[in-house]
Formats: sequence, C-alpha cells, structure tokens
Amino acid sequence: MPALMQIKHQNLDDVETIKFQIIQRVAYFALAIHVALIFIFYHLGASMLALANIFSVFAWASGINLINKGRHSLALKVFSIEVLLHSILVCATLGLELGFQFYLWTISCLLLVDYQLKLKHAFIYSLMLIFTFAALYLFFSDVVYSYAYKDFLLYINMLNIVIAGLPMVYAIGLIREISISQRIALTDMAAKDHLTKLYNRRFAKKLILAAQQKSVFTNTNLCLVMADIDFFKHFNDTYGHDKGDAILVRVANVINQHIAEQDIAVRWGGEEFLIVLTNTNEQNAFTRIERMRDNIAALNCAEQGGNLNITMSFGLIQWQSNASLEEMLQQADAALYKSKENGRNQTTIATTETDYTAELKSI
Ligand SMILES: Nc1nc2c(ncn2[C@@H]2O[C@H](COP(=O)(O)OP(=O)(O)OP(=O)(O)O)[C@@H](O)[C@H]2O)c(=O)[nH]1
Repeated sequence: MPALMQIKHQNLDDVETIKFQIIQRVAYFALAIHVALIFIFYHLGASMLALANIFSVFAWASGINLINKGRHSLALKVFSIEVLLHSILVCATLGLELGFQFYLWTISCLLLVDYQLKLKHAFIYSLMLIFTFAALYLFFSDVVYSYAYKDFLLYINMLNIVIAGLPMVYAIGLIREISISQRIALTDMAAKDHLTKLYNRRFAKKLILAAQQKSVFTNTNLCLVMADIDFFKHFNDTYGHDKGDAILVRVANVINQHIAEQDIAVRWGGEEFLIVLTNTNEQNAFTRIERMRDNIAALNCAEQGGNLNITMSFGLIQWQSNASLEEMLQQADAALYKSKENGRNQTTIATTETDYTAELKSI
C-alpha cells in the first residue's frame, strides 16, 4: 500500500512514524545523489565541491541514522544545514544557472512538518532559508560557470527544479492526508462509544432525525427498536465487569452484522441499545430483529464466563407519522418492558393507540 494511502488506515500515533519513513526514503535518495555528485564534481574539475560532497554524504548518512534512533527532529536539522551550506557553496562556485539554490525551498517545507519544532521557530527557520535563496541571487548572480558541459546548464537547471519540487508536492500531500486522517479520527471519537464502537446517544439523535426526515421525503417506513441485555447485572456480579464489557462488544458486533449500511445502531445506555431500521416496515423489522435475537442467544460466551447464556429483549415500533422521536422512544421502551415482563429473550411490537395525526390536528 502506498505510504500516503497507508496513513488513512493508521492510528494517530502511527502517523509520525509513517511520515519519517517517507522522509527516510527521500534521505536515502539524497544520499545516493550526493555520492554521485562527488564523482560528477570531480569530473568537472571542481575538486573543492567534490571534497565538500564527502561531508554531505556523511551528513545524510548520519541523518538517516538519527531517524533510525528516533531522533527525528535532529535529523531534519542536520538535513537542513547540509542543504543550506551545500547550496551556498555550489552557487558561489558554479553560479546560479545550475539551479542548486532551489533545494532551499524544499528544505524550508521540510522544517514545517517537524512537529517537535515550535511553529514560531519552524517559521523563522523556513523564512531564513527563503531569504538565503533570495540573497544567493544578490551575491552570486554574476558568478560565471566556467567548467565543462556548458551546453547542458539549462537541462541541469530543469532537472534540479524538478528534483527539488517533487518532495515539496509530496510533503504538502502528506500534510493534507495527516489532517484528513486526524479529522476522521476526531469525528469518530465524538460520534462513537469507545467500547462498542457504535454511535453514542448524543450523536445518534441527529442521525435518527435526519433518517426520519428522509423516510418522510421518500415515503418509506422507519422502525425503532429498543434492546436490552437480560439479567446483565447477574452476569457482571458473577463474572466481573471486564467480562461484561467483552459481552457488550460481542453483542454490538452481532447487531452490526444484522443491520444494513443506512441503518443506525446506538449504544443508548449501559447495556441498552437502540437500533433504527430504515426502509423497513414493522413486519420486516420483526423478522430481522428475531434473527438478531436468535444469534445473540446462540453466542458462545464460554470465553467470557462459564456456560451462562446471554439473551436480549427487544421493543419495536414503526415510526408513526407526525410523532416525535421522544414519543416513539417511549413506545419502543414500553414494548421492551413488555418483553421483559413476559419472560425476556423476545421481541414485542408496540401497540400504539395514540393517533399522532389527530393529536397534531387538535393543537
Ligand atoms: N460490564 C459492564 N456493565 C455495565 C455497563 N453499563 C452498565 N452495566 C451494568 O448493566 C447492569 C444493568 O442491570 P439492570 O438494569 O439491573 O438490568 P439487568 O440485570 O440486565 O436485568 P433486566 O434488564 O431486568 O433483564 C448493571 O449491573 C450495570 O452495572 C458497562 O459499560 N459495562
């Protein structure tokens, strides 16, 4: 999987690691280029630059080593200083026509992705690199290239611009992916219950109201189902709270397996769940919930605690036109209560005597 794509599927903690894996790959590439430059500069007759490149190779190698040791921020500083000195030296010796000064732009972007550096400091260093870029034109624009391969200057310049530009595009793409993945993670944290990964009550209300509006608009049915694990207190008391938690997760997984993508499953309270089945009438919902109930009762909970069976009771209502969410929840709750009263491990369909349309008309 490409590294940028990989970020979407990682935890926030892993994002920094992936970022530096990418930087390390770029550093290996830079190291190889600097090794080649030793020979290229030597061949051109610029022996002082060839000698300086040996130090550059050491700088890139030690930066890579620092990344391996987890000293990411220091590695970036080593890379930045190397590029800064290298650009100044090459421009002072060979002039600006080769385009080595463009690497200062690349490194100024790289400093900004170092989160260990305070933003203020990162800005200052980056600006200093940009000012250095401008100053090179001030001081070295009259340096004339007097070495071999003069005819190739334009192409080398173009090559340097491309090589310097690619990491900048890559770095901005990386920052974009990181901020998107963080936004997704934060939205998820705000919307979901951390144990079961189902929607939490607060966030779900917005979703349910939107689903209800859609059902009115599309003239389709919507059902609300209240569900509650039977004798869960007894399970907790017998096997402990941690094993109770594991049961909640397994029950939530079964619920998820039995709902469609557009349906909504919510951890409503402790061991109480709310399921919203869209585009489904009362009879269909009943059949689907009964299948879910059977599968919960068939869960093998031996791992979580002895041979105690987990069962669940359900209360179901089809959303009545003009009824409010609170009214429907009350009815679903009343139906759930009946399931409990009648012996648990069953589904009760609410019998609504209230005519919500008439109620609305009389207001
Ligand atoms: N393990 C665990 N238990 C929880 C959690 N939230 C609520 N509970 C427990 O769920 C139990 C609910 O007990 P009750 O409301 O008495 O209901 P019950 O024992 O399931 O009995 P009925 O609903 O009448 O069948 C309590 O013991 C709570 O401590 C949770 O997040 N984890």
